[in-house]
Amino acid sequence: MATETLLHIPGGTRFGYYTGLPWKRAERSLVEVGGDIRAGMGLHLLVAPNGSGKTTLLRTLAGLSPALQGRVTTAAQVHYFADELRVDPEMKPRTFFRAWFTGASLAAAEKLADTLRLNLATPIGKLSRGNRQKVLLILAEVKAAQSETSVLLMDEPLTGLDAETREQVTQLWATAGTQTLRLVIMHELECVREADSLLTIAGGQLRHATSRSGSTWMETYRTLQS
Ligand SMILES: Nc1ncnc2c1ncn2[C@@H]1O[C@H](COP(=O)(O)OP(=O)(O)OP(=O)(O)O)[C@@H](O)[C@H]1O
Repeated sequence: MATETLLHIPGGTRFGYYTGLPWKRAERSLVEVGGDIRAGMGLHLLVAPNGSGKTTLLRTLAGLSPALQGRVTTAAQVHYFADELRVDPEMKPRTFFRAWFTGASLAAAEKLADTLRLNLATPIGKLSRGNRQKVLLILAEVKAAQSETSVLLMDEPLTGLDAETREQVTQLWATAGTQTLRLVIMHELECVREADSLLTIAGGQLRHATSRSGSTWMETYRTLQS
């Protein structure tokens, strides 16, 4: 059964940035889209070499930067999560979650923290990179669960996580019952078994595979890059 399109990137869209003074701006194009790209609920991987434009693309999908050409549409509440949590380093995860959530959502955040072995009482500035990532991941999951449908755009959320936690998180994404589109920038392709599609940037072109071309997503990635 085809799922409803939650993200549509029309053919002809270009992603990049502007340089120079406001009255003498020059475009720097990073990513071009050949044909229409549509994605529905599920897990979509964005995997591409360093510096190819993944973050620029994700920020544009989130509405934080303009597309150089074309217009992206999203049919749900969009939540963007950068690659680092930027908060007061003295704040503890418990206080952080209490600032965001109440009631059942707060209980869900605390339960997830327990599952992922995150200490809620350690100030965020004293947490390791991986443990700070857990705070972001929990925020993302509980935010997603609050809306009927949502689009989660996550920039390298698995960076710094140990193997067991990566496994738990990818399992959580595969089994979460929410109507959520997760578009996730990552480099750790070997830990993903189940995904709905893979996007990559090859030679400045956005390419999209909606099924695996081999037995793993890594093989699909290599095929799209070649
Ligand atoms: N506003 C900007 N001004 C100047 N350069 C920019 C701007 N935005 C992006 N760039 C450049 O565009 C290139 C792509 O950046 P981007 O962060 O999107 O790549 P990426 O694929 O996410 O990289 P990585 O995997 O290393 O995180 C980089 O060389 C970056 O410095």
